[in-house]
Amino acid sequence: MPEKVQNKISVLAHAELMTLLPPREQESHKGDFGHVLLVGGHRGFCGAIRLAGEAALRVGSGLVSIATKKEHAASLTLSRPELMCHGVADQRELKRIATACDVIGIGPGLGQTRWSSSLYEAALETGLAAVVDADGLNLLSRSPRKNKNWVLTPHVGEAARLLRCSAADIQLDRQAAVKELQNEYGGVVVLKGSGSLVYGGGDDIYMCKAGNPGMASGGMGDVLTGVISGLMAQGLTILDAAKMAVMVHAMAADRAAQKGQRGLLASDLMQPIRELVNDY
Ligand SMILES: NC(=O)C1=CN([C@@H]2O[C@H](COP(=O)(O)OP(=O)(O)OC[C@H]3O[C@@H](n4cnc5c(N)ncnc54)[C@H](O)[C@@H]3O)[C@@H](O)[C@H]2O)[C@@H](O)CC1
Ligand SMILES: Nc1ncnc2c1ncn2[C@@H]1O[C@H](COP(=O)(O)OP(=O)(O)O)[C@@H](O)[C@H]1O
Repeated sequence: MPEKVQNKISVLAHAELMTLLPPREQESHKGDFGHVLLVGGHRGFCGAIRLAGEAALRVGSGLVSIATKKEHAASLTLSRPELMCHGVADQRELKRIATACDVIGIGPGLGQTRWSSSLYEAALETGLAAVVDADGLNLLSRSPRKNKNWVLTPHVGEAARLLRCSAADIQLDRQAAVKELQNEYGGVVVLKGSGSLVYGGGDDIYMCKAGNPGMASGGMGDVLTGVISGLMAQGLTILDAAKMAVMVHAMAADRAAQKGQRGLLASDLMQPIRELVNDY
């Protein structure tokens, strides 16, 4: 039986990561802080893309656009007017919006229909630095490919689909799983769950010791996608953005859970996320 390889585990620390976000210059304008485009929100799932969008704004992205189903654009705009929401029917419409953007996040509530896969393909064809989550990962598992300029954020179920094994197999050796995912798909991989792991190749696997089981509720992962995208838009490398996002997201959940883990909502993380990226 092969010997289990010992990896170097670095525990993520908020204070250290905050050096990546220097104070804003007095003369700054929104164009200095990047433009995120988030793609998703199929019927029944438009909350997912709404959560990702607000999270990208709350970490300080200058502009955030949403590409979603036509019937969702107006209600999303009403619920968060700072988001620029576009009803998008096809690849041409998506690519036109993407020309103004710096980073693309694909997957929250995207679904797995023909509409979903066509927008997923178009999003990757833009060549923008990307975050791929949720149904984006399910589409990736159907047609595996490698890219050095993306962050993949699987939960254990998605990781199992990507590696063609069971969720139990992933949990048996999470460090081996995150390395295998990165090796097969490239870029940076965040293996979510208690003790989330971040790996971008090389010797170090980063571990997040913050977070709590209150986070086991729908929409939490969608918020993480927005946080990573928003930090990438502000110029962080994909590895730094993933490390910082995982830490801020989990610490925000710990702050929000001070009144109890049960009943914690993904939306409850927005204000603590804002505090943490401002070092409060
Ligand atoms: N408000 C909304 O609109 C929401 C939309 N969502 C969207 O719903 C779609 C489906 O996503 P789901 O993640 O629910 O569906 P999946 O089928 O990908 O994942 C759910 C299953 O994954 C497995 N799993 C997940 N974490 C695990 C763990 N830590 N250990 C073991 N097994 C684990 C479990 O079997 C679980 O039932 C996505 O597009 C997603 O973005 C969800 O994010 C929930 C909220
Ligand atoms: N028990 C836990 N301890 C720490 N973090 C957790 C726990 N359960 C869930 N999380 C975190 O919450 C998020 C859940 O993401 P995900 O499963 O994709 O949710 P959704 O698809 O509903 O948005 C991940 O960031 C994960 O690390």
